[in-house]
Amino acid sequence: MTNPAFLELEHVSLGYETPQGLRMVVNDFSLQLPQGHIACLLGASGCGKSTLLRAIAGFEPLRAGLIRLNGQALSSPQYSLPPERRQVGMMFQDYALFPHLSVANNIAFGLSHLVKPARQARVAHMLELVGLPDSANAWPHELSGGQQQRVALARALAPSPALLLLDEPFSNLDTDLREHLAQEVKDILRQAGQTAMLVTHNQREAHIMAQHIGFMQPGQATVWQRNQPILDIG
Ligand SMILES: Nc1ncnc2c1ncn2[C@@H]1O[C@H](COP(=O)(O)OP(=O)(O)OP(=O)(O)O)[C@@H](O)[C@H]1O
Repeated sequence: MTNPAFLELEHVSLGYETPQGLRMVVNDFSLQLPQGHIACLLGASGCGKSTLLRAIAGFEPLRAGLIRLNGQALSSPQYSLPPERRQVGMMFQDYALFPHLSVANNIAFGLSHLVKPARQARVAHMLELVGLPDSANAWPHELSGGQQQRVALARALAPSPALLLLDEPFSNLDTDLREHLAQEVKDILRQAGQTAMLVTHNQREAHIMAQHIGFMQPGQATVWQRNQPILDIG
């Protein structure tokens, strides 16, 4: 049965130390995301979307609140599970492919725990999933921007993360391609039953991809639409 609270953020507050003291960026943010669902956060530049994703991935300390994934505590002000133990995958706009590695080796990067035949099989499966079955030996610079993003998606999904975070994954692409790719990526994520959280400025992209859409505003409660509410607003 689908877990209705697979990803849980309870009253999360985040801030940065500055020379003037602690500057709060996210205040009292809560959310419950069911397993296999895709949520999207929209919001003006600087309202804290990326900071929130980084906190879920384990790269920002919590000032208040709790983050849980599949019942396991990931972060609280007193505790932080190391990023590599969270089973959280990331696909970020500036999270480029390794230029000196083939497509197959890029995808295999997070699979060193597997023996070679299992690793190769997983890479082949991922290439099929993202529609690039013949590109294993290509170099990243030989691929188009859209193909490179698909390889980045394959790399992020290869270790079977419990949760995938996507931060402006298509922002380097032109409008037609980004909408096309957003649809494709959604289909791939749904097919894989992947729970995911996306951050974007682009409303169309949000509507294409997500079952749950939240509008984040600086210093104000986040308003959610579609399948609402998935979260308790602070
Ligand atoms: N390392 C940092 N130190 C201090 N302040 C930071 C740091 N990183 C981000 N900020 C500030 O925190 C606020 C939120 O930044 P964040 O990148 O989370 O916003 P965002 O909503 O993702 O913006 P964008 O859509 O432009 O990427 C901004 O005012 C930013 O300047």
